[in-house]
Amino acid sequence: MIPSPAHLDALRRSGRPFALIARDGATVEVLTGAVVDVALLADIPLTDAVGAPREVLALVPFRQVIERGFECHDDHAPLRCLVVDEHTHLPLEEALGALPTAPVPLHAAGFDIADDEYADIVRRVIADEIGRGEGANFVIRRDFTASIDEDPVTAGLTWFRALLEHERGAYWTFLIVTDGHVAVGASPEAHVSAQAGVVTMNPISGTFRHPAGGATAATLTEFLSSTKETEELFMVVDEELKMMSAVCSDGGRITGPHLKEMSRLTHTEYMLRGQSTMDPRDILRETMFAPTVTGSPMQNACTVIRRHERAPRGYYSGVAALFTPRADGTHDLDAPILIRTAYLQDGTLRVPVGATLVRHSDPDGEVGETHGKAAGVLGAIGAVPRDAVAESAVDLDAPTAPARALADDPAIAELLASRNARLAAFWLNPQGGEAPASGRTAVVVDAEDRFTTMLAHQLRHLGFTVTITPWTEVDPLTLDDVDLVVAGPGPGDPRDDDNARIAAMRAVVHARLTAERPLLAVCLSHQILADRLGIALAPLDAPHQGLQKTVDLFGVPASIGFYNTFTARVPAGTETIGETAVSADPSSGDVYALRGPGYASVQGHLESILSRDGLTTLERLVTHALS
Ligand SMILES: C=C(O[C@@H]1C=C(C(=O)O)C=C[C@H]1O)C(=O)O
Ligand SMILES: NC(=O)CC[C@H](N)C(=O)O
Repeated sequence: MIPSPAHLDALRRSGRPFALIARDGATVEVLTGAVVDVALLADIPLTDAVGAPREVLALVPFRQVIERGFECHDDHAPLRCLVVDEHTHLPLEEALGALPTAPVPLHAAGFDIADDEYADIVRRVIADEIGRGEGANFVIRRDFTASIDEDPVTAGLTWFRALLEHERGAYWTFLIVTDGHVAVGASPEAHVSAQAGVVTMNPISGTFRHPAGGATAATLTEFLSSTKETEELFMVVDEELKMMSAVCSDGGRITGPHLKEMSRLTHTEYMLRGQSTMDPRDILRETMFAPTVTGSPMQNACTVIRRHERAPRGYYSGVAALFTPRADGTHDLDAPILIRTAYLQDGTLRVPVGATLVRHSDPDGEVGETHGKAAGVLGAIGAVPRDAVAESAVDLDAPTAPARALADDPAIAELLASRNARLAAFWLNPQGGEAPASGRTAVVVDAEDRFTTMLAHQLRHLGFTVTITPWTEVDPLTLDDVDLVVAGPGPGDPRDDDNARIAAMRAVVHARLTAERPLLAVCLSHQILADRLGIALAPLDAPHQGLQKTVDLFGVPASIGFYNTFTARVPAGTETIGETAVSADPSSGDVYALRGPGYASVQGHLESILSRDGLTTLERLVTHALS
């Protein structure tokens, strides 16, 4: 059937589930079908009863992280699948003409968590989580809520139209109507896509709130020069590269950075691309969910979210996942993150919004950021005024790209591009090259920081055959035959005697030293090794979570990325302890690396994009441990 504006009206009255998606700038896709709720990602019904592939649009709730064994406030929000029986395209202009415009009145509207309470949460997350080594960045949300009397589908159609008209830069503008539940939003961020075996992720972080009247080159330049905003983006790229390294045989390559210019905000972003033969449902599972909406390390971020958020997330920070059959029977995947989205159920409207909290977050700045992010949706639903001056500067009726892209300004482009000079070439360029350690085996023990996938990728590049083993499954006694054991990084206080994970990592380090077999210990495990060698552990004055630093490692300067709150510390000037060579900061005595018979350790993350000298340093330390 050729859809028409009347088709939209018929859909509204039919009571059938449907979805509208605007993602190509020219059309609105209209999807209809039947809804099935399933338990697991693997249950998403990509084939029919006789095995024929079909198209499915799934709403994946945040609670789905339970599948990965991660924690959450569980609201049992369904993993809801629209099994598509009809998928048509309507020209954008026609859709705009057919969609309702009458404002939908809101009652009792406001944030569930007041501004000062949110600022307090920010302070607590910085002090109690980042300040205690739980991780580098965390996203805590608050919800704008209201009640409405309008028919929910009419409200959804009205807001979808308003978002099409007033928001810009969205990856998907969409409306999904299923059995009494309406989701309508303009998400800037593609979580993950898989097309013909090419996997793409799109970490977006760093948020510039436009001043009244819109962004200018001068104000944008100031934002782009901010260390906090730059590091915030680097940290989420690191976390998404962990995911890419888990699903892609080639680990993933970075391109960018680019600007994402929206109506009221400008974000910064990178694109990550790699090759994968995995089922798209498995890709989705391994990447649940983006650090830009949870934090890093991601597993512990779920625990931190559970500690600081009071209510379940529903679909916020989950994804809308469209699985489209290919001619060969496999499926492509396109999955925007469910942010900048309004949910309507039982007359209650909810617009959740969060901000990435890092070690130098300003609590009031983060409050402002949540308002700025919510404003795109809130402006569309009429809860806050739109910025008329900024809107009039852009021809919003033009179906093509916005007229005024600041990214085209040569000085801005130069400033953005210059960021890559700080990053490791290994993740920016194709990773060809020799494999000096060919034929050897390595086991990387994961202590709940998936930096282990990037370490494994680098070790494979050096010629190792690598297995990653979670701390819960490692039996230190079976490791003797392995050529190299890498004890990995992880959240928490290395001095914590009550933590089963830290106890397990101590056992790995102990077993390897006792057996006199090659060991490389990274970050948390480096601290554990230092402790075992009698070196004191202490918190840093200010956490180094997401910090790039050039340090002297046994006489060679190395630019390395750090994600630590604690440190091993020796009296300044100490160069050896027993048979262990110590590489420490000349003034603070903070230990950057250790080398002894059959072992080496490092406080920084050689696998991080922040480690410009990561791969060469890894090779040096591994060579030492094996010698
Ligand atoms: C968390 C949200 O947005 C994310 C967080 C960003 C940031 O902190 O800079 C930027 C874009 C999104 O990845 C949200 O909109 O709720
Ligand atoms: N990345 C890590 O392994 C960090 C180790 C430890 N949790 C710290 O913050 O110091």
